[in-house]
Amino acid sequence: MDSQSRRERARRAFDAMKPLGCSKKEVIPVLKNLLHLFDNSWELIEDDGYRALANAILEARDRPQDDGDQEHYSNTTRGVRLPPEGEDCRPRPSTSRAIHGGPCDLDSGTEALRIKRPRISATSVTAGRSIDPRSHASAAQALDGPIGVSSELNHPQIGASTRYHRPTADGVPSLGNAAQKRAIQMMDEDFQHAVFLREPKPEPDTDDLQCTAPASSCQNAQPGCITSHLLNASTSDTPPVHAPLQISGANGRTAQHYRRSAASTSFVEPINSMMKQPQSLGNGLDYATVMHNSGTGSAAGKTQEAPCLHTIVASSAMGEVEMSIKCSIDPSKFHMPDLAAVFKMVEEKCLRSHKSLPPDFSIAGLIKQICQCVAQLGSDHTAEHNKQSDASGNVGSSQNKPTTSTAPSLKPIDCMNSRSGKCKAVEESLIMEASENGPPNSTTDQQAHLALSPNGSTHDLSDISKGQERSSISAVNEFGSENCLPSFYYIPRNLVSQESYVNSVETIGDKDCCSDCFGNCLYAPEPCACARKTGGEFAYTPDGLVRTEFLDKCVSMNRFPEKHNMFFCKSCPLERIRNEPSPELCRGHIVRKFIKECWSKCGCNMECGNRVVQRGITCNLQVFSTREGKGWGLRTLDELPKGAFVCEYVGELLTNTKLHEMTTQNMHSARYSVLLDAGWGPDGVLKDEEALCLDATFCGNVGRFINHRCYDANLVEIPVEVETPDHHYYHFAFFTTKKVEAFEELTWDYGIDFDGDKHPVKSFECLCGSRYCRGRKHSRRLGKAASK
Ligand SMILES: C[S@@+](CC[C@H](N)C(=O)[O-])C[C@H]1O[C@@H](n2cnc3c(N)ncnc32)[C@H](O)[C@@H]1O
Repeated sequence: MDSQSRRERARRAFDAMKPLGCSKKEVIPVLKNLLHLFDNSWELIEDDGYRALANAILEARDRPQDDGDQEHYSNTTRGVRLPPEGEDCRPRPSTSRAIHGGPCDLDSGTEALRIKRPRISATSVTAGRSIDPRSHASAAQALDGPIGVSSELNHPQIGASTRYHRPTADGVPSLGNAAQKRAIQMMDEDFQHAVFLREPKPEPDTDDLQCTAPASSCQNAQPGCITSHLLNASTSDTPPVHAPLQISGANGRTAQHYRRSAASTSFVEPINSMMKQPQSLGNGLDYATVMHNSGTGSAAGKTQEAPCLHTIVASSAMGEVEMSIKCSIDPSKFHMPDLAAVFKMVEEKCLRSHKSLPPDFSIAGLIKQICQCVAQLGSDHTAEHNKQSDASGNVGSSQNKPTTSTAPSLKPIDCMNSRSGKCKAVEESLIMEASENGPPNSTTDQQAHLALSPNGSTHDLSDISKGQERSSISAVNEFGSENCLPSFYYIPRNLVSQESYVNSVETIGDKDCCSDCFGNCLYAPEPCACARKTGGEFAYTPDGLVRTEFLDKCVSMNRFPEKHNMFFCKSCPLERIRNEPSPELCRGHIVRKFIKECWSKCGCNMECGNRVVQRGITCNLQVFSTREGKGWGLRTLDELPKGAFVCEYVGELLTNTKLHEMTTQNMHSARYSVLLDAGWGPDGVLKDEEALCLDATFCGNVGRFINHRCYDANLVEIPVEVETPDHHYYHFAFFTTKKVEAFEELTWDYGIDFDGDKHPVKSFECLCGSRYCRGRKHSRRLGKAASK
């Protein structure tokens, strides 16, 4: 061989070692040594992507300075090693894992367990170079030493396929012919299931560290996935890394194999010099993020592959189990966000300030949230959206408003119409199969689909309550006008936080319950104590309907509040929260009629006719996309008589101060909140913690889908006392004001003052269609004013 081709081969060897963090200086002596050992046979060095060379380098790294002692030499279980000078040790067959034979492999199982760090297999440096297992089999056959293949020990850090060899009594593994054959066969199998390990040694001169992952190695690979890495501050060692590789099977097909890690089949590349300095997260975790390009530094077989962003977010104490985030997002539009910010966002999203979790909270959901937050925070696209976000926070589905940058997680995100091909934003990992697949007007075909809302919560469109209500509540995109259900968690009952002051069962005194009752109070000869609050007569009929007289009064109160008792606070909490130097006068609160239901301290049972709201939804309801552009709405699938209970408005119980705070911080639009002021009365000045509201922005039930209708709505809200006689908190229950036909939309009058700007619910252009519409007039007036 001429010197030029020798130089060329040496250069290729250097190149091949570069991605492993091996400098030329380090490679040269080992290469020389190997050439000497292999009688200048370059082929043996180059075989399997320089496997022998890689292992020899690592061996040299691991060997103590006073190396040469036979004991150390025999202790390692991994790779091909350089035997001491003069010792006859022919190159080992290259396999995906160490198959040791002869005097060079005197491994002991116990010593093998001491091995902590994964080792390189030469294939890990091949960068897409294929390895033909057949050549290794034949190489193995050429072995004259016995091949020790005995009990398999999987060290979690090393990977499932690292095999250790139990020596014979004299320390030398030995096998008969059959065992040798089996060993060779296993080597072949190894290539089918090979799992390769990387030595994650940072080396300053390898700053072009690149991802060897083939594009397809990233799940859902897309161009531009990037890899990052988290370090545990407590360990100075880089965590073990996992390498994918391409292997040509005997049939010549190329297969992707990865080291099986405890958590997943994903991989993390050695980060080396591209690793940023670990950043403290302030919680004992440090992390670093690294971008990987595709391909490797190997001269051979360089392929254009997708870079991956891969961040380990948590690991067990020993690092043997890790959880990581892999991002497959176009890097031109994405940067790995600061993990501290991600966690903060997730915490806010899941825990927020109320310290309460929805009943359907799950770790799986939390992890999903983390992924969603990474996508949101890391995406330029989202950032751009956030910047442009509507300060009013109105995210009406018809308006398609993006989230705000201050707390994007705290607002539901609408998606664009995927039918028109616009729906491709980062937050649109959502699937609205109903709108994609279902034919218009189909109600049943669209069911049984899952819709992933932008915050990661999934909606089962055949039952958005996920079985939490007595009857399932389907969602249909009948007119194709909406793409995804707003993101929220379905809760069938209100969430009461510590912050919101609510007296519970202990405060129910004897006078507030009917402990002497039995069975069904409605059939008792005398109305029980619970009926006292409704004038000595139960509000419900034996059929479970609200009595007409009672109902009509409630309707009238809503329609003509000025004709009824109004309460005017001396110091109105709604004005106080605005914190203005001279607060405005109270605008008045309707003194409403309450229904008092029997409850836990009562002697009656659940069949009692005075327990309606607490039994939950009993009619068949459906969420649907409205034709008029009001977004989603709610309708009944059954004909409902007048006075029938439909559902409650369920949400998180918040103080109005909190709601105001969130609204002014643009974390919230107050679009899904109702004021609980029915019990505000003359008992002194109401404290801030007693001025409550129900907020269904993040957690709610079907009630959040009920649209507004001016005056002649078919639902009326009635305050219902169940758990507490304290009327600061009550159930906001909807009853029909008249007979409602099947498939008719259910509406209630929000009581919105379309002319004012002080109503807690943000005004909108009313599309209710009522002949008495207040909002439509309002928009006309606005139009006139604008034209003037
Ligand atoms: C409690 S939500 C009702 C459900 C909502 N349509 C949705 O898609 O989630 C209240 C919001 O619905 C819309 N909305 C309700 N009634 C409306 C009406 N009559 N006209 C126009 N928009 C209406 C407004 O955007 C309002 O802020």
